[in-house]
Amino acid sequence: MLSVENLSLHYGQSQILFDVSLKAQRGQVSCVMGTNGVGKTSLLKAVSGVLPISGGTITLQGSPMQTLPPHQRAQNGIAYVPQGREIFPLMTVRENLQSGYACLPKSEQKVPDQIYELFPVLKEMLNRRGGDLSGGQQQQLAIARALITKPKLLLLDEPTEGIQPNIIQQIGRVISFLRDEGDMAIVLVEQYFDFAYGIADHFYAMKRGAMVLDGAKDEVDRDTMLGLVAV
Ligand SMILES: Nc1ncnc2c1ncn2[C@@H]1O[C@H](COP(=O)(O)OP(=O)(O)OP(=O)(O)O)[C@@H](O)[C@H]1O
Repeated sequence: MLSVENLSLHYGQSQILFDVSLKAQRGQVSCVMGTNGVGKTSLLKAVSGVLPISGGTITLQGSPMQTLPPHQRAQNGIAYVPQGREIFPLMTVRENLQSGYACLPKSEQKVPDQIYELFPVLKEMLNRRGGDLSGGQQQQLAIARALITKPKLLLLDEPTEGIQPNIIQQIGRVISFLRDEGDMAIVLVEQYFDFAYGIADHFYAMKRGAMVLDGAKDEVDRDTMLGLVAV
């Protein structure tokens, strides 16, 4: 599904990503872990097209993505839920959801019932402003908005950050449900170890802008993993 090969990325003169490679398969959660500042967010931004890369390739289902602008990557099936959620605070929940329509042909521009089944709270709050929602509700809205684009690849950047435990559990159930449906590949950047360990099928760990571990869950030793990501 997604194949990232030998990616490098610079902010000005500083190199942030060094030869990073990663694959994500449909029907699996691939988790990228690492301490603060190792480059996890930069990697997701590079895949979604928010940041330009300085070398390497990004392919989705065999098609090169690295030369496409972000909106065309979205139309090709890449959905990105950024760290901090970035919902539109002054727009209603309904309008936030509708902002995902931009990637879809007119005939498909509606909110599928499944969105409200996954996130019932959003149905109750359709006319509320995004900025008036709790952090957990905003996170659910951000994921729902991404799902409206019918992604093949869902990129999630620390969806548990600053969220209360019962909503973390709910988000975990949604991610597992989406994985089990088998239609999309999910890349999860996460620092909450137990959450990530419980949900991931494949692990990657980064250190100083490089990938230092790559293995399926049954190949990776839990303590080795914990050692790489402990702050
Ligand atoms: N706009 C920017 N300009 C310059 N350097 C940046 C910029 N954004 C991030 N960096 C630097 O790039 C490095 C990687 O940052 P990045 O946010 O990708 O890491 P991260 O692993 O996602 O960290 P965190 O877990 O704290 O979100 C850090 O050293 C950071 O200071």
